[in-house]
Amino acid sequence: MQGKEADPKDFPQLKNDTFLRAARGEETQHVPVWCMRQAGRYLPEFRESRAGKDFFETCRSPEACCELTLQPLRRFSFDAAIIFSDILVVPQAMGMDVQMVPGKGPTFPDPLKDPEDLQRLRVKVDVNTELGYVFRAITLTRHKLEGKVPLIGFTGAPWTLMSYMIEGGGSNTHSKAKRWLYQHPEASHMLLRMLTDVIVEYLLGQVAAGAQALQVFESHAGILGPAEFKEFSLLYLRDIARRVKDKLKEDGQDVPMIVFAKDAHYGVEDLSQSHYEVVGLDWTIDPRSARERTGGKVSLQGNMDPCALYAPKERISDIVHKMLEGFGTRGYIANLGHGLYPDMDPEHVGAFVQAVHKHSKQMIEQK
Ligand SMILES: Cc1c2[nH]c(c1CCC(=O)O)Cc1[nH]c(c(CCC(=O)O)c1C)Cc1[nH]c(c(CCC(=O)O)c1C)Cc1[nH]c(c(C)c1CCC(=O)O)C2
Repeated sequence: MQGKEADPKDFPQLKNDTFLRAARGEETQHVPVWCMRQAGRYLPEFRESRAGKDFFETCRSPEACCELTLQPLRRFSFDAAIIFSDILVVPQAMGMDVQMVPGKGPTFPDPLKDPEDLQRLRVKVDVNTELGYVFRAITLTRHKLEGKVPLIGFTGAPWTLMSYMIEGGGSNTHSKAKRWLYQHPEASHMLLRMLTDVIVEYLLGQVAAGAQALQVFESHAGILGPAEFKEFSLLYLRDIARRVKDKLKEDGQDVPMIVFAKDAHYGVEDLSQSHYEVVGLDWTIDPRSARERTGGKVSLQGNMDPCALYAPKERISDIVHKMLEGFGTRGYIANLGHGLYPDMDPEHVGAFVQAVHKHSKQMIEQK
């Protein structure tokens, strides 16, 4: 891509750094807030933009990704934007076919069945060639954001991606993927290492393109027990943060990283000592106990039950107030405990954002 929009340098100056400050545990005037899946089907304008278009085709268009990323910010005063993309672009970059089937979700027509199938994957993935479209979307969006709020880049974590590549799509038991862990531990580690290598390069490419923070989604953490989590997830989450941080440091850069390991209660202490500045939490963890267990070592993000958005607006405001009291206003980024659902009322999302800003401002002023 040519021209100014594609130039990663010369980005507009950031006007609202509340999210970045909170990620680093610094003081802020209000608690920052954003929502996972804030660019999504609950917005009529999102449904209109996406109508009749293939999901991954949309992901490959920098202009479409930019527009979808900006849509929620036109409605709500979110303190961060997250680039519209998907975690499954990484398996695609490694040579796998993935389709988004309406009504069914992501589908791999030819998933990995046996360790021999690892030979089907690209040995060396050139992220600039395979995922350059994501980098171009990030650069374009960073310009079009005009410094309003920081832009978050993201990736799926190795175990979550491995489980999709073996299951071939969504699953309740994830038994095909877990079978690998017990029957083929060595091949599992080989695949997790291959994914880790691509993910590290992918995250560094996103930063070079203009991402100002990075979130790693371990959405399938909760189907592992504590021992399997340590061996097949945590090890790689740590390796990713360490390698990305080391490289960024060499270049004099410092980009906050968030780890979101859904349903991994038992992993919260370990996750707080894994080189990430922020630990994202799902709604099944009590805010106060999460603070105690992470001992002020990291900032926390989350964790309102997304379904609380079905409550009347006044009730949402009360729930937000309690959540803020539980986490405290320092080193805290408000969010939901998982993504927004398509049937959620945008007005209630707005009420959530407003409640976070209003209550947290009052709490900080009263300190
Ligand atoms: C597991 C996972 C996926 N994708 C993602 C995860 C990790 C987060 C999580 O745990 O939910 C990550 C993701 N996917 C999407 C984003 C965009 C940024 C944002 O958060 O706003 C992000 C961060 C867009 C999307 N990715 C998808 C949508 C909805 C489909 C569409 O727009 O047509 C969006 C907005 C599709 C998708 N992609 C995936 C699923 C399970 C689905 C839903 C399928 C369905 O419900 O039909 C895989």
